[in-house]
Amino acid sequence: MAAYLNRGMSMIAGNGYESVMDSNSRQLHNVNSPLQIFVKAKKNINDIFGDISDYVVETTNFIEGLAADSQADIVDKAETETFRSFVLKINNIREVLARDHMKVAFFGRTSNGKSSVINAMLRDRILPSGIGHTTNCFCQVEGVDGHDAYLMREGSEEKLNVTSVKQLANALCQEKLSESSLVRIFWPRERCSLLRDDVVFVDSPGVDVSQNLDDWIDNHCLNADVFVLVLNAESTMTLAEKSFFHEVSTKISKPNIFILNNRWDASASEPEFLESVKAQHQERCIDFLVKELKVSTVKEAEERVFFVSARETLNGRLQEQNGLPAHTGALAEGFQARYFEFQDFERKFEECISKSAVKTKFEQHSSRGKTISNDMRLMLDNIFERINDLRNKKLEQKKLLTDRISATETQLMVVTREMKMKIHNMVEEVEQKVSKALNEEIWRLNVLVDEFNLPFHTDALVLNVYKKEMNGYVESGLGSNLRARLSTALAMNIETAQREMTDRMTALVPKEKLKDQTNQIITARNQPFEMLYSLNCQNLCSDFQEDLEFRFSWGITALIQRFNAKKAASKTGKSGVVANQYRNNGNLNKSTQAVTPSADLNSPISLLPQFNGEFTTEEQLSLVSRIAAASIGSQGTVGGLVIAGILFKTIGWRVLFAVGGIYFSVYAYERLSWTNKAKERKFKEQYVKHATRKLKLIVDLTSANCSHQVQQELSSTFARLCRVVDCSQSEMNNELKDIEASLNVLEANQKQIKLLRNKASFITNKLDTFENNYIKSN
Ligand SMILES: Nc1nc2c(ncn2[C@@H]2O[C@H](COP(=O)(O)OP(=O)(O)OP(=O)(O)O)[C@@H](O)[C@H]2O)c(=O)[nH]1
Repeated sequence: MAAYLNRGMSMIAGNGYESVMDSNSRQLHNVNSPLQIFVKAKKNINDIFGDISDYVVETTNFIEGLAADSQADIVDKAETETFRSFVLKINNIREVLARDHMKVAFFGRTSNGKSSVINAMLRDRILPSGIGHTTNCFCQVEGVDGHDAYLMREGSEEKLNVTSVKQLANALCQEKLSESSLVRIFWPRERCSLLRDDVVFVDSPGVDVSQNLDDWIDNHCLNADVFVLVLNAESTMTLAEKSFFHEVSTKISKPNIFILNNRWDASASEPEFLESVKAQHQERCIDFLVKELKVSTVKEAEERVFFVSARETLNGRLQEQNGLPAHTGALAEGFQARYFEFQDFERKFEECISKSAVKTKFEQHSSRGKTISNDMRLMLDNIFERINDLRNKKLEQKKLLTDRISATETQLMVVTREMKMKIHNMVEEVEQKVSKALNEEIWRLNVLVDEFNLPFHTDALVLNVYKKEMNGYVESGLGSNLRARLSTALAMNIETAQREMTDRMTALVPKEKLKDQTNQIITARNQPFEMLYSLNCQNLCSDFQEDLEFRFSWGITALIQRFNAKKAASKTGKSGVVANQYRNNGNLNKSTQAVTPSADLNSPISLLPQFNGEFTTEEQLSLVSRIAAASIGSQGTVGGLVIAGILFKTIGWRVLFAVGGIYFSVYAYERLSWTNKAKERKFKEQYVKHATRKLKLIVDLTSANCSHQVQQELSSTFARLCRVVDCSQSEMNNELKDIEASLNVLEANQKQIKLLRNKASFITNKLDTFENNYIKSN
């Protein structure tokens, strides 16, 4: 108590009026005001929540992007909704933040001077004050940008013009508002530093005139940072005032309550009781705060009880605004002390309300901001882990696929090499088999020709038809014989080779991709493979010329022919060279295209012995031959006589006649045996000889042609299989590209999540710093 009394006196003795003026200056310029703690804290937390808002929107957009990526399936709907709810929550906090201010509510009995205290603090007659029950509803004074003041009634957006305190008072009186209702008075911030610093003042009707104290507390007190109990220093604290604050302290934990013993100027008229009355009020007030309400310690309570005169303070301040000293005019004794005590109250009030509002309002926001930031970081952690799992799976898939592609390439090379070798071997084998079979068939050609039984006649026209039929018969006969000998085994070999080829190649294709393609690959043709033997006897034997003239086998011409036949045999070497040339040409062409033998045999090489000039070499001829030749050359007459004469002389006429008789008999026999049947036999014999010779020429060509067909068949099957493997490889490569693209996206997402997590940590740190600077330091 003594300390309190000394406080006021020492302040007055120390700085006096100068201190008052300094304080005014501080108020006007708002420099170093304790309210700046709230102002700075509000700006700081607003900036932080601006960052949080950007962060939450960025994160939510990112999460929505992830959710939209249907293939990844990383984020579910509920998570997206949660992120969206964060955006709403932050927006709500920002809205509340924008409305956050320091709120002080004034309570007390009617006419204690509540309105006067507010006016004194605001340095203007904003609120109506007067004798009796003036304030009939709650009046909230708050700052507004701009130059114009206005008021708004509760539940209405209509701005009512307020040009003066009198008009305002009149307006309130005329409206006859309910005592719990609120009238908001918007006063230009530029006209009052407290309003500029976001302090909102709430005036109330007298606590003694209302029964709705609970409603008051619920509607107007719960968000108040400071309560000011305005007492009339001329009387003691009433039960109504005490009851109200008892109610307040049950609903609000440790409310900040200041007690102003107003109208202290009235005590100046009785100076002898001044100190004792003041001490009595002081004690009662401290007891009320400490013992009854239990909202502060004694030390704190001593700093919360003041003895002031609102009316004097307001008048003094208005004088100052007019350029006059505050004490101008008729003032009661002790004005300076009361004026200073009012300022002291204001300073302590500002410190209290600033710290309290920062704590009660921003601590909650900061805590919610940190919770949201932490929740988001946890959710991002979960999503990061899910992406990591997915990424590991994709990496595993990539590795398997890469290994598979590489193994397939290696295997394909091996299988291709082996299959080429197999096709080569098979082609050679087929060539040998066909060659062997065809040679055997040619060797047995006479059997085939003998079985041809079309009626034979030497008539040129009939013979021509006979030859054509014979050619056709031989061609189809040889063909069917070859087919019977080779086709079944060949078809089986080819199918086996194709099956093996397919098995080897399809092993390189993943089973799931293979489906039912295997059979389609092999059965590209509807019919099983069948070899075509292009013998074309029609063309091959088109140059066949039969010789059906009767020739006595012991006649001179026949003997000469027999002799020349031997010679012709020695000439086959020459014709063989030609044939070999033909064969070689055929071999050269076989790998590119099947060659039709008839095309090259239209001008067959004549292998028949040449009579003209071949036997004219004299040392090769015997004497008889020379004579016979001479006899042929002279139409047989002279030659015959010469030979007869020589023989007559040499062996005698009897022997000669006997031999002649036998010779003639043989001649007669042969002549008589030269029937149509004999001619047919002779024809067939000549045909077999001719066809054998011609067919032998095309053995290599035909076998090459057949092997080529086999090569074509197997190569095309292999090519089809290669295409299947190629398709599978290209599918696998595409799959690999897809996986790599997914991995890139996942890695980019992880990178972004890391960034967002860091941002969340950064925001949490900012809020921690904010709490350290503004909340924990209080
Ligand atoms: N002498 C003196 N009179 C004062 C002081 N403060 C206020 N008054 C007067 O007391 C009367 C009531 O003041 P108000 O400010 O209207 O009191 P109030 O508590 O707001 O009253 P209601 O609005 O009716 O609840 C007015 O006539 C003021 O001039 C003061 O410090 N000293």
